[in-house]
Amino acid sequence: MTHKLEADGIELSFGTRKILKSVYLNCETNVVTGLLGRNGEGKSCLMNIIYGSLKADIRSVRFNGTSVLQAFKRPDLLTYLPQFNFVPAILTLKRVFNDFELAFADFEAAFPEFAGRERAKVGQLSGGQRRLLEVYLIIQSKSQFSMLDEPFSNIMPLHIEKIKELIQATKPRKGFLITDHYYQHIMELGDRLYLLREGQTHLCQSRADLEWFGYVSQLVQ
Ligand SMILES: Nc1ncnc2c1ncn2[C@@H]1O[C@H](COP(=O)(O)OP(=O)(O)OP(=O)(O)O)[C@@H](O)[C@H]1O
Repeated sequence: MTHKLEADGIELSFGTRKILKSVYLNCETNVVTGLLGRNGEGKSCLMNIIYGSLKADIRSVRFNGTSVLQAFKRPDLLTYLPQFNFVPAILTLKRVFNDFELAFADFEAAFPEFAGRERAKVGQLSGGQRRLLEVYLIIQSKSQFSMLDEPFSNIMPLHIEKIKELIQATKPRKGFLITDHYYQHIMELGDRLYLLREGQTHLCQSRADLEWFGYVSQLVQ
């Protein structure tokens, strides 16, 4: 069964500054939806609004047609990788995998550098390792949809490729909404691509569209 996550009519302002004017997004299971946009366009705010952790002036967020105001209370529907570290440093990896109902052995198999580190605390990992752990947890989490805010930041190239493989492998059972400034990875992964510009989402088909909107520079022939 295909599940749908729709956000529309979203408006957000901070004081007199209008950030989001009329945003529309459509995500589905078995689809990777990419969200691109310049710094400060409102991508993280949009994800927080969908998650229910940021109040918008106007919002409509629906899962299979039903409005959900506080998706953060529904990990069966939606999980969210924010830009900041969200797993407490004090927890052991064993505890974290238990909480997410995931097998540490699968993580070890995918990333052998974590082999035998089940009893280590999250705070003992390097910055990149900690980020990798969090990216993995959200990708593999048992939700219908996952939003990933900059999953490739602070991750080494070899692991970026692995993460992309994991997303592709998980895609048949969930929908992804991903934003990252490594737009080439987003274009490669994304089945559907939105550009957020001046408070509105624009469906883009190709790099030429991104050039037209001024998100990337034109390639010199
Ligand atoms: N609590 C707040 N109060 C006032 N302005 C805010 C607040 N939170 C975010 N903003 C502003 O809203 C705009 C959108 O921020 P947001 O973090 O969503 O951008 P972004 O597209 O995710 O940027 P980046 O690509 O740099 O992560 C920015 O101009 C930011 O300064």
